[in-house]
Amino acid sequence: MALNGKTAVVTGAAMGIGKAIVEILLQNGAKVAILDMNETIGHCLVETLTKEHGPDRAMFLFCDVESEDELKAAFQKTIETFGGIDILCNNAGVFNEVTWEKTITINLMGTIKGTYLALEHMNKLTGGRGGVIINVASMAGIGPLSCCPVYTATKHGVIGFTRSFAAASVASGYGIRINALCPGFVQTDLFSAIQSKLGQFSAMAGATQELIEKLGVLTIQDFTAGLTALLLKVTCLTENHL
Ligand SMILES: NC(=O)C1=CN([C@@H]2O[C@H](COP(=O)(O)OP(=O)(O)OC[C@H]3O[C@@H](n4cnc5c(N)ncnc54)[C@H](O)[C@@H]3O)[C@@H](O)[C@H]2O)C=CC1
Ligand SMILES: CCCCCC(=O)/C=C/C=C\C/C=C\C/C=C\CCCC(=O)O
Repeated sequence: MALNGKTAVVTGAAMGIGKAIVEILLQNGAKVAILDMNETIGHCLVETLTKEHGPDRAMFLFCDVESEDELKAAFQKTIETFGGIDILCNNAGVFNEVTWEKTITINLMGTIKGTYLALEHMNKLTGGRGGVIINVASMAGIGPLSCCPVYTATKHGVIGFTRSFAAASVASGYGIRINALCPGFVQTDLFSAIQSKLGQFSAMAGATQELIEKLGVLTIQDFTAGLTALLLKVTCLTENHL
């Protein structure tokens, strides 16, 4: 299988898009560390995945991406258990225009913290073996959304950070491939709660609903089907292409 022998870390991976990414990675041979704050769902997911894929393929690690110490500890545990980290997916994210500072800390700063920790481990210039980073942004990182200026800013930030880090990686020779993923609407818990988290922009609820109807909403199954080939293309490149 394409990802045999590779180890992946996925943040915010107990459910939704993160869980879908975990399943694709496992189906293609990788070992996966599932980082999330929801311990109950995380442990339950590992139990199910172990039945499907066999023992020692997936482990749950409690980690709030707002905490650099928890991220560091989770990376360290993954390295001790699986022997290294080849793939990092910074997926953890929230949609909340009320507690907007937290939206920035999780969506943007969590992605930056994860990327910098992966750099410490993967950087070929400092003895690492290279690797792949995938940052989950959004279509909201490409254009303006009147209902959620802060969420939109975080996703623009993730794209800008990813593009700049990619340029730094190429220029310096880190041996790290980094990409941003920009999904449209996907039927997850985050999607279901959008209208209740608009805060001072709740007057935009109607326009938001119109946009959702115009663009449509992918089921998680359709999203997974569409993502599989793309994810393999990004994660399977040989080191010559990095
Ligand atoms: N669902 C959608 O329509 C879209 C979602 N996205 C992005 O995809 C990513 C995943 O979103 P969904 O799966 O929809 O969300 P979700 O709410 O269904 O799942 C998010 C997961 O992240 C975890 N999480 C939240 N805060 C965390 C933190 N501080 N540290 C660690 N884990 C944390 C949650 O416990 C949960 O398991 C987010 O970055 C989101 O912005 C992008 C485009 C569209
Ligand atoms: C409304 C809250 C969204 C939360 C979940 C999420 O991230 C979903 C985003 C889906 C779509 C965003 C839609 C439009 C963004 C604006 C412009 C995109 C322009 C694309 C282009 O090709 O020009």
